[in-house]
Amino acid sequence: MSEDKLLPLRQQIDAIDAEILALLNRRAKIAQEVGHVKAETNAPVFRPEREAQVLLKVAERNPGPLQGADVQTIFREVMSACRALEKRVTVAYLGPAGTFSEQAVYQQFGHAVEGLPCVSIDEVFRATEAGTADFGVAPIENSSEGVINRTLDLLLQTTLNISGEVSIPVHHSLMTKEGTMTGIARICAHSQALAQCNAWLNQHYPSIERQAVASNAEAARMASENEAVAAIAGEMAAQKYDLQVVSANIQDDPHNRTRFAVVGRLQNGASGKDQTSLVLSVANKAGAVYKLLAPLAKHGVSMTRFESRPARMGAWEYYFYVDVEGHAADDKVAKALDELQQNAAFYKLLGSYPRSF
Ligand SMILES: O=C(O)C(=O)C[C@]1(C(=O)O)C=C[C@@H](O)C=C1
Repeated sequence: MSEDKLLPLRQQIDAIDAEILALLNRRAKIAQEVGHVKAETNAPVFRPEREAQVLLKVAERNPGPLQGADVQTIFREVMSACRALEKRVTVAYLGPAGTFSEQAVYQQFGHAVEGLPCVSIDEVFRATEAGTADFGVAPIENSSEGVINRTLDLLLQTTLNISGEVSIPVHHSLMTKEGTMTGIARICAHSQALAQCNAWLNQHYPSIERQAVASNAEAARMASENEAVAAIAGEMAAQKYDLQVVSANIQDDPHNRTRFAVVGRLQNGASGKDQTSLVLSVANKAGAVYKLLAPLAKHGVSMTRFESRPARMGAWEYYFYVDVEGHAADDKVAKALDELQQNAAFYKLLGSYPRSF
């Protein structure tokens, strides 16, 4: 009988689990000590650069057979639980619960956090600026639909820094209460999700009415209360609202991803694998942008992103959102930014933070 063979293997697993448990609690006790040291100096509990270093190290050292990314997921949760012994950080995000924004919070902070769902991106920034939340998580860009303008505008105005970046795959599913499309009169989702599934919907359900609602989670909630409504949302929402998936992965682009910015009052130290975000503007003259960015090339700093956004009220034509490799305190980045600032009519450093992985 296979049970006879399983018993000794399970006994080994039990013994190893006991060792893991003891080690986890040893780690947790040290984290508590770290917490006491930090409390004496009022130092920040969440240190993204240190967490990034720990996660990079475990992936490097990982002998297998566990996958590097899976080991990182485990250690992210271990650090999250240890951090919660020091202080449970509160993170504001674009709610309601069950959205991809909530998933982004867990991806960055692990599950031992206090999520604070907010009704708008403005509210995420406001709650974080007011100190109601320690950090905020706001969507910044979707790979199919482009930038989230409101977040870019708020980054321009805020006193907060970017202290992290999260990129998550966005897989949409069509879901209903009964798991069938029979009797469905409306398909509801956030306008972004409807746009991201447009071709698929045209092909499969061209004659069913589509309705844009405040969020995918709201669509899922509506579907849970109305048998004539189907929702497009992530699997997390299906679980939360007890819905059945009719079709999974219906987004037109299989590689659809959304990038989120983590904002807070923290100024990160360097992790060794960082990125720096800034906003710039120059007078509207021929060759001005080229000249503006010249110090990056001069000091060998790579630009990883360049986004322009019309300046609606200012004295300048465009704001440029620029990401460069490295930390603002790195020698060559510091020199490049210093020169760049002299060329710019407007300059705002948004923050340096570990690159997402
Ligand atoms: O090293 C620290 O500063 C800690 O507080 C420990 C720890 C960890 O569990 O490894 C926990 C929280 C911080 O965000 C970083 C790391």
